[in-house]
Order: sequence, then structure tokens, then C-alpha cells
Amino acid sequence: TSIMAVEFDGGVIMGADSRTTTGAYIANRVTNKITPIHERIYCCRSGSAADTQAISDYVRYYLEMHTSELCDDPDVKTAASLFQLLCYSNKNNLMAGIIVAGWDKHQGGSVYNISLGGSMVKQPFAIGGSGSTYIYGYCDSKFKPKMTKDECIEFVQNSLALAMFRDGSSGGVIRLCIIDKNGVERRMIPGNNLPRF
Ligand SMILES: C#CCCCC(=O)N[C@@H](Cc1ccccc1)C(=O)N[C@@H](CC(C)C)B(O)O
Repeated sequence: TSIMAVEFDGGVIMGADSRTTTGAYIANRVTNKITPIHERIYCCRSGSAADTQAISDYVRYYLEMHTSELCDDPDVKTAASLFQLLCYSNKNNLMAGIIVAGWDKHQGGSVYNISLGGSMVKQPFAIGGSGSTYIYGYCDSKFKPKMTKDECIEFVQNSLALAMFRDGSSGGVIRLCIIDKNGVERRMIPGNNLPRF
């Protein structure tokens, strides 16, 4: 898996590849790893498909209960904290690396990285999954503060394309999710398998 999320002024761009593997076999080449948690809060999943589906289902349920008691839309930070609680307290039985991102009225766009051990870190951008190891240098050199929405879309697309080219556990199409105060836009970018020179 190769997953990424970037904050921009007014929202976030989330991206993921679409490959599920069982060993070297591609069990699903059109996976949707960008999973809805609430209206404007999504997560990018990496690690065990089963574990991350189960954790996402729990968080979506708990957040729905919280929202009905709060009588207001939940914050991204709240969703991220719920992921952290489940991932940390069950760390010996889970394999889940999750990026939580979205828009809320208190912080606008925000990105949280929940690592395998269950730590939660707020970041201007986050990358994850097996493919992310190949693009840390590229992302660190390309990232600038205060990028526009279109610059962020290009940053995510190029980064994931490079990771998907080099990582055998990543591939298929690039799925994007653009979230801001107006709502959510999903895109799918078919890959060309040609090397990038
Ligand atoms: C179908 C099936 C059986 C397992 C599918 C399955 O979880 N594959 C995993 C790889 C993995 C992980 C841990 C144990 C075994 C196999 C996978 O493709 N993970 C991707 C993300 C998920 C959300 C789709 B990515 O991290 O590569």
C-alpha cells in the first residue's frame, strides 16, 4: 500500500493506491482504501485489510454516537483520537497504519498519522504503507508550506505514482479524495506503467 494526505488552506487532499495483496497475488486491484468515517472525515488504510476495516467500522460507530450526543459535527482530532485508542490498546493483535484527515469548523483541514504502535501525530502531510518508504526523500524535497489545492493534488498524485512504480505491494489506480468546507470530491487516476525518466 501507498497512502498519503496533505493539508491545504481550507481542506485536505487524500490519496491511495488500489492494490490488496496476499503474498505476491493481487487479491484486489481496485481496492478503496480511502474510507469514510463521517461527512467530512476520512481515513487512509494500510496493513491488514481485515484489521483496518474492523477498526474503521468501530470508529465510525463510536463517532456516530458521539455526534448524536454532541448535536454538532465532530472534529477530525476526535476521530483520530478514537483510532489511536483502538490501535494502541490492541497493538499486539493488530497490524494497522492509518492516516486520518478531513475538514472541521474548528481547525479547517487537518491530517493525523496513527502509526503501527498506536502513536498519534498531527502533521502538515503524512505518507504511509509499504510504498511510502520509497518516497520520503521525494516528499520532503517537494513539500512547501501553504501550497494551493491544485499544487497539493499534483504533489499527492506524483508522490503516489512514484511509490506505486517501485513498490510491488502498491499499484492499480490512484484514488483521490478532496475534502473542504463545501464537501467531498472523489477522483480516480488510471496509471501508466511506463517508467518515469
Ligand atoms: C484477501 C485477503 C487476505 C489478506 C489481505 C490483506 O490484508 N492484504 C494486505 C497485506 C497483508 C497485510 C497483513 C497481513 C497479510 C497481508 C494488504 O494488501 N494491505 C494493503 C492495505 C489494505 C487496507 C488493503 B497495503 O498495506 O499493502
